[in-house]
Amino acid sequence: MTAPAATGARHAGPGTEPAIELRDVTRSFPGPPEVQALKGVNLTVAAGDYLSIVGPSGSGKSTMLNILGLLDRPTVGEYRLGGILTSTLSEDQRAAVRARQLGFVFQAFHLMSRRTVLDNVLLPMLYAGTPRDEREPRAREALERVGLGHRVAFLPGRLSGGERQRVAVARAVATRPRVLLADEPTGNLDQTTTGGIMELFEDLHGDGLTLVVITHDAAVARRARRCVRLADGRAEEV
Ligand SMILES: Nc1ncnc2c1ncn2[C@@H]1O[C@H](COP(=O)(O)OP(=O)(O)OP(=O)(O)O)[C@@H](O)[C@H]1O
Repeated sequence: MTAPAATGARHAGPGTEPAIELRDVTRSFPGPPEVQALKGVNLTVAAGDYLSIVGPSGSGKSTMLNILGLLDRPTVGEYRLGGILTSTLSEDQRAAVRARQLGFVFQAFHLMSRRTVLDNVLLPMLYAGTPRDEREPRAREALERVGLGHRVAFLPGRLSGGERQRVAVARAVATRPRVLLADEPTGNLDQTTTGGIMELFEDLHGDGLTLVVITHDAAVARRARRCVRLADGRAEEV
């Protein structure tokens, strides 16, 4: 078997389960009036693929991300993550799968402001069950990977927006997730810094990591290998 790359990405091989499979997923919010935020969505993301999800406001992007991130459940339909049928899992099991198999990057970075860059990257490894003696080497390696090896002792407030998002990416990949889920990762960044984050995502994709990026930015969406557009809760490959 191929050794995990420096980022901890898993490499897809022949016969590998899809990273993500949604089958006829509907998510309804009871009203009145009832809202069907997702309507019979089917989506397969192969291990190692790079997918963007676009769509106008209210089209269901956040609902989709919440389901993919095991923060919410489909009302109807099935979600398999790495072959695991997630509807059969208890809340504790879902939390464990979330911590071990998913990495999250958000628009607003969500770093702990009173903790160093290194501490920010270390924390999720605690929840992911990373062996204690592996945590710091992996955190430093992930920070090197995003070009911030010289900033480990900084507090996030002393970093630029682009650097903060790089810390968030390092935090997300240090646990060696199966899938990186990013929600408007460049929404708070200027064009140049956005380009840097996009290059980083492409590098991670090159290492074999599966990426799903939700974005309003058509230029960001085009950088992915595949793009799905949500419109009124329905998904269409574009
Ligand atoms: N908890 C909820 N209760 C009721 N309706 C909801 C809830 N969450 C989302 N919706 C509705 O579901 C639809 C899809 O919302 P969602 O937040 O997924 O859209 P979005 O594409 O992420 O929008 P935006 O780009 O503005 O964030 C909207 O009509 C929204 O009002």
